[in-house]
Amino acid sequence: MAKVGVLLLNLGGPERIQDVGPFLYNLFSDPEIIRLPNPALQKPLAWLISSLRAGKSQEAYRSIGGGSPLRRITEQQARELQSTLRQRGIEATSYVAMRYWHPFTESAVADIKADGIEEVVVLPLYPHFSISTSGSSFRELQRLRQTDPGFAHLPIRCIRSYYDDPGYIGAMAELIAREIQACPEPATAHVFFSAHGVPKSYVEEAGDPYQQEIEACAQLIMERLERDLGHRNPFTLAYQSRVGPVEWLKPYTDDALHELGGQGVKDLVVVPISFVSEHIETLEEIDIEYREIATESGITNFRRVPALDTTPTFISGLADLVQHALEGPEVNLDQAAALSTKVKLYPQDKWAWGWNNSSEVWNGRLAMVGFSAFLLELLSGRGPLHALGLL
Ligand SMILES: C=CC1=C(C)c2cc3[nH]c(cc4nc(cc5[nH]c(cc1n2)c(C)c5CCC(=O)O)C(CCC(=O)O)=C4C)c(C)c3C=C
Ligand SMILES: [Fe+2]
Repeated sequence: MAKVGVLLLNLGGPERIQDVGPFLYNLFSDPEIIRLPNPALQKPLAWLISSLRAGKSQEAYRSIGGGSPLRRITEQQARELQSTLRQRGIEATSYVAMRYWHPFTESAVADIKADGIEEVVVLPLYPHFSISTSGSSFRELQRLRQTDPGFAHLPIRCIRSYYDDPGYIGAMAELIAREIQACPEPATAHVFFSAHGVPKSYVEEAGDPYQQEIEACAQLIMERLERDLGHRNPFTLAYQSRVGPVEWLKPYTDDALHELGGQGVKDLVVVPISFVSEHIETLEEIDIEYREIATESGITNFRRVPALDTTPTFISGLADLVQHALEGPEVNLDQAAALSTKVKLYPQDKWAWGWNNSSEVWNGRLAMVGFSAFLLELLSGRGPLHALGLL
């Protein structure tokens, strides 16, 4: 049997406070995270946004112990998946490829080559596909395959998403049921799915299937809760973690919490639906910020469902996915990253009068030119604003 490598993809997180700035810079340098019409502006803008955000982010990481637990948990998931596969007679080795922090994708690929792996299964630790997460990691791997013949020749089987996989759905339902049962009145507890958001334009203009996969997933989990565990509870789906001034998927988690509190909901079972590991968005944003908002809104019992981490049914579900991928055809990175309804990736170029998409595009472009000139002047110390004594 060929030597199999299972490459687990995740986002990565800063392990120490001093890593926060460079981690944010890597994240905002990614065109799949901020989509600009002009690639030359990507790095200056990444530098500016990461510098502006670093203080707030550092404070959040400090409140959860000074760094992200994502690497530790992902490596533990990788070890447990490897041993489950070996118990099933599949001689696989697992590798972790983070997109924006250590261990970076390049180093995972270097390890795969050094170990003489003969075929690769790519498994994102994101059950739902988004351009900004799995899509970005698939593209990074594609870049590495294009420049490295030693990696390019390996047969590859990519798992695009598994939001509807029975193993994953069952593991989620199991954890949610435990929290429902711990409520004083389990039958009326409100199940609250909080998914990481993405800008609305990703879905409506670029054709990101993320929202559709999240909605279908929440529905499947509720059906499983009823069918196998006898829980028929009301539920809400909302989106958290928005960044920047543009509109993100709605309803926003904070607004939805206010609304449920106003409706008199007392018992809330909060499900971090797009995350399979504990990290800053579960430990800080949900456990601290949203708990506070919920309490202020009158919700008296706020129970957060733990992330899947190394829950045995989840790991065994991942092993099933790998096993099925190995039995099936090769699925390359382009196929895995393809968007079925690509509407519009970059804004239109044609000028049109009036308050329309074209004028917004051109306003944005002019603002970018102005911003770049300002940045250049700030860095060089020379220019019209200095001449006028304004800088
Ligand atoms: C399903 C998961 C995720 C989606 C979708 C996603 C999109 C997305 N994220 C940002 C901006 C930030 N994300 C940050 C951290 C972070 N995000 C995810 C997951 C998804 N992101 C993870 C797993 C992490 C790592 C958390 C950790 O423990 O370190 C951050 C940094 C933290 C902060 O400052 O808030 C930012 C910023 C955008 C813009 C985006 C979609 C376009
Ligand atoms: Fe994020």
